[in-house]
Amino acid sequence: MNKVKISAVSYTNTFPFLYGIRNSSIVDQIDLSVDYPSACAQKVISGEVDLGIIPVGALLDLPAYYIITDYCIGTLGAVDSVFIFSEKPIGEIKSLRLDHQSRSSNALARVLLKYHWKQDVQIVTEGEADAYVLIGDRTFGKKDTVPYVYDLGYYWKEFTGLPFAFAVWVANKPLDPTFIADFNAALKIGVSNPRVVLPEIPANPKFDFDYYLTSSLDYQLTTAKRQAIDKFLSLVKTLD
Ligand SMILES: C=C(O[C@@H]1C=C(C(=O)O)C=C[C@H]1O)C(=O)O
Repeated sequence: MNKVKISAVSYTNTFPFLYGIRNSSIVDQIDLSVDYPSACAQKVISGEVDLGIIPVGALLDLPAYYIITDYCIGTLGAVDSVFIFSEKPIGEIKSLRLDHQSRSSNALARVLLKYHWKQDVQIVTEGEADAYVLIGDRTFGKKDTVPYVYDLGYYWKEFTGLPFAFAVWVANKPLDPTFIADFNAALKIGVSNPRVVLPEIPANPKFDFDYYLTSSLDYQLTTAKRQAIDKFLSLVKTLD
């Protein structure tokens, strides 16, 4: 049987999924690569892989997509690894630099600026700006070092009352239902007890990985998170 080609996010938030995959027999049926989120999305969009955990902000670039598991990289509020960092209060920023590793948080920042903070801001992808989006492991320990810090999970909740799903497991083609069931079961092993990955994470005195994996992140792709994805994508479509 051909192996299913998979791209997974390389950040700590995905370690519980990888633990589940590596500790179940599904590992023999797949070719796994790890990439930053925008690269995961690109691999699924181009067809280089069959399946990936990809930013919801990239779903609109897929002609057809299949969200195949009960899990996501999500949050019920503050996520503690997706921020706008700024030298000024949000009401004073005139420009925002995006994070090239992100698709969801870049779009989420733009949605919140337009509809929640009602700010007209120049968006740049490189160079100087008043504020910038940063996601993933590069944010760990950084929030006490920057004057103004906006956790985008927290502000999405404030804006909509909803949780958020930053990334979901998406196939670009129909996959075998038995494989899907086995893959889902493998993921469940890790997310049922995310603390199992703590020993493989280098200590950082400025960041509580236990709290991050068990409380800031929420891996269940619930109905409310699916509503959040729908609402988010309808807002993203209105951005120019
Ligand atoms: C919580 C996070 O969620 C993520 C943010 C993503 C994005 O902005 O495109 C995509 C995947 C996730 O890694 C994070 O990276 O810190």
